[in-house]
Amino acid sequence: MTYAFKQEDRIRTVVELVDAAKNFAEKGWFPATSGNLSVKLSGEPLAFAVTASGKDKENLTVHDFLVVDADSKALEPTSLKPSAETLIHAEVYKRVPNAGACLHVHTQYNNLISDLMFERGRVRIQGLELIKALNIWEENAAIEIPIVENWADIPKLAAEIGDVLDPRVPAVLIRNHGITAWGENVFAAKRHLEAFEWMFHNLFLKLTLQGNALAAAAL
Ligand SMILES: CSCCC(=O)C(=O)COP(=O)(O)O
Ligand SMILES: [Zn+2]
Repeated sequence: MTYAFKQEDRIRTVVELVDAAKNFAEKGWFPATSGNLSVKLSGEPLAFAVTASGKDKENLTVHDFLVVDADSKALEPTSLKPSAETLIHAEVYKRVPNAGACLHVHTQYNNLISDLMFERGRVRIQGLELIKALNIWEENAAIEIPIVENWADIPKLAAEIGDVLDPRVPAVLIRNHGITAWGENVFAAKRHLEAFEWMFHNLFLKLTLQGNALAAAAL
């Protein structure tokens, strides 16, 4: 198989991921080595650079990435092991041809919302200005972010993510685990991830205030 990508593009885009990771680390979005990041280098056949498993994502360097194929197999000799969740990234690239970067983080708000809304199968968000960060510009737009069970079997988890994802809404929540968000490049994927995290925080505060208001009304 011939994988056609330029080394200069690989270096440039991995540096973009390292910079994004520094920003996320400052926000505390990589607790306990969690999270993984990738950037697509070639679509057909699929090749992408992904973080090695178990690395401290708060201190990533360009040397913590390896290039893999659609089956999570390294395309060059390396001692690095790809992220345990590499197949999820591969599934996103297969299902969403214009996805160029894919980001996964574990945060408090995405975990809390994924569990609170799990029985509904999705999180509905409507009318927030930050929906425009997803390039959705309708008046009073509504989006639904799918939620999947946190299967330990990663091929099963990846397949389910592929089945439920909506290419218009560039993220899926994994229950009590984290979010996987993507975009056409690192810049767009970061913008999307930040918008989702802000919207989950906002929703959590809204639900908390509503709960407090109900409790206060019952006094
Ligand atoms: C310590 S977090 C458990 C694994 C996980 O969910 C994650 O995001 C990090 O896994 P990786 O193999 O990419 O380091
Ligand atoms: Zn994870």
